[in-house]
Amino acid sequence: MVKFTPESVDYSLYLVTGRELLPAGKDYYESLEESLKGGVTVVQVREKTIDTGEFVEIARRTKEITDKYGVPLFINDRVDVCLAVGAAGLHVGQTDMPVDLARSLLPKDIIIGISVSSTKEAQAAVDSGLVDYVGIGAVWWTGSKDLKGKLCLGVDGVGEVLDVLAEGQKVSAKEVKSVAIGGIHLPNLPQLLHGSPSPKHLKGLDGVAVISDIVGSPEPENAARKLRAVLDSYHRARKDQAGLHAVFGFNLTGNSGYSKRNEKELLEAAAGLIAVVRESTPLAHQITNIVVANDSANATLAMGGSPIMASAEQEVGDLSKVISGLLINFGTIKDRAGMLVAGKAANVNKKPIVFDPVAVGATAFRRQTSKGK
Ligand SMILES: Cc1ncc(COP(=O)(O)OP(=O)(O)O)c(N)n1
Ligand SMILES: Cc1ncsc1CCOP(=O)(O)O
Repeated sequence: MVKFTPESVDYSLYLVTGRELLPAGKDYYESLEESLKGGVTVVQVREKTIDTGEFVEIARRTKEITDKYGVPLFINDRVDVCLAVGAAGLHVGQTDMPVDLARSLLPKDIIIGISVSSTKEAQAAVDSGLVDYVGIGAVWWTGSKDLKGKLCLGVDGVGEVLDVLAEGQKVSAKEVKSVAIGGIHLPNLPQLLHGSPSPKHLKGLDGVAVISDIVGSPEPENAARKLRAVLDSYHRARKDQAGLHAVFGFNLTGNSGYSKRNEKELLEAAAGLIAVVRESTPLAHQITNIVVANDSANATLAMGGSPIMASAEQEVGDLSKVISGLLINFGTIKDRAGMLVAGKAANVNKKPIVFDPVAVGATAFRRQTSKGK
């Protein structure tokens, strides 16, 4: 049996169970095993209404399956169930058993996570020195938990919590890991991953926790695989990069920061991402040059995306709220005002931007426009 430590856990795709959300006729254990095949890396058993005996039995059978896949099992709220089944970790909320008490009752190698929904709660978690990871949320509205009127954090709120963790890391030997939770689905995952790195420290999430996106799917393996493709592409870019915000770039030696991938790996990664595009039909806003605009729109459609080629400064700010990402291509700078408004709005709305500064060194006008002036 694998022994998990806070450092060895891969938090990237954290599944929280929710038997009440299974599609009609879908068996819980079957769904769980399929989601593990799709690339889930942590499983938390969350049961809110059943008796202790049934909870223990479900957790025990769940652990048989997670053990088979070398994935750690966490238990929501219940120290007794965690002990009874020999789970790797416990997750508690702000109003559950206090972390110091849970720590005193559990073996010292048990991983403990706590939910945080504000910078204050995150600071308390860091200060306690007892917590291995935090569940940050809810990011967005969710039907899987009663949020009791609490406001959702949004992508910016997640970033502020990540800054608190980064500050804590400077003064403590213990790194508190992080997953975001609440309303996370394939179409909004890139926005969360790329938009949340903290404003001051550029600290990113270690993973995302989901219930309905996987449990509610008739094909949980497929659902998990698609989330995995986006997560892998994001984590790989961050790992390979010196500059954490950039997806494409060069390291200090001027060489590409990417480690080499063989043909098979590249094809698999590309196929995974194309499947994601087909599934999530991203709205790709493009202000591009007149030579390629028509081809780019058709290529976007052929890939399964949805192009919008709007460039009027009067509307691109509004559009920014609903798009999945923005391309600005400088080939023919006809729509300078629209480019500037769209670029700034995409930053405010935390939408990923691809900027193609064609021939930026050729004229003063291009250089100045590239600086947003
Ligand atoms: C990873 C993760 N993050 C947050 C939660 C929410 O936990 P809690 O605040 O205890 O609420 P309930 O799940 O008990 O309703 C979680 N379970 N997992
Ligand atoms: C348990 C929990 N805690 C904060 S939001 C949430 C529910 C997340 O479920 P979903 O992924 O279906 O939005």
